[in-house]
Amino acid sequence: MRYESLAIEGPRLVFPKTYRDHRGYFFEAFKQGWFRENIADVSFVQDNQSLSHQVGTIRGLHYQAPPFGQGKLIRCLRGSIFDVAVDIRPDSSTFGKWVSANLTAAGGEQLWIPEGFAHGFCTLEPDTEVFYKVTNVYSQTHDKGVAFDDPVISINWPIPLNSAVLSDKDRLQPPLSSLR
Ligand SMILES: Cc1cn([C@H]2C[C@H](O)[C@@H](COP(=O)(O)OP(=O)(O)O[C@H]3O[C@H](C)C(=O)[C@H](O)[C@H]3O)O2)c(=O)[nH]c1=O
Repeated sequence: MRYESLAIEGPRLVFPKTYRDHRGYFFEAFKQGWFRENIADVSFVQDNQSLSHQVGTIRGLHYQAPPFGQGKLIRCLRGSIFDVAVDIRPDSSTFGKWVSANLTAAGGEQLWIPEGFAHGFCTLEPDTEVFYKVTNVYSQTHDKGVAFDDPVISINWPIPLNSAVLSDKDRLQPPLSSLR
């Protein structure tokens, strides 16, 4: 297993060591000791999974407010996504800046997003399934969001914004400016 840093301090792209043979493949998807030593000294308390039927489904940008902030370790079980993390730490020199990575079931790539970032993704294939570990439990009252199409953030989503498949909630998320 290895990792790469991204343009913003914090998020990391993790690559499993994949063993392939005539039957298929095997890889260790997560190892607590390696993760603590190389990525972040955190514990995961909840696993989430979602299925999105249509290409161009955008979920996000979401985060949980303190004290229910969540770190997230995201990967694709089926299909692929354009995954995005937006720095929303009020005192950060990269506030409002974003990083992205394409996560694919075929490649097994994982994106680590620490607390202090909003997370969102756009599906790139039909029936894409996303699995992610989180470092805090769900709290509906602390579940917050930022507009995926905020021009101040200006994410280069891989689809025309007016074609995005969205939840009613994500059509109405507030702008980044509401966080300051
Ligand atoms: C996140 C979550 C949701 N729910 C319930 C609440 C709703 O009744 C239902 C669907 O939730 P939502 O529409 O917020 O699901 P997504 O749009 O996939 O949101 C997620 O997608 C983005 C990309 C994220 O990073 C967040 O983890 C999460 O917000 O599941 C739960 O019961 N537990 C949970 O941990």
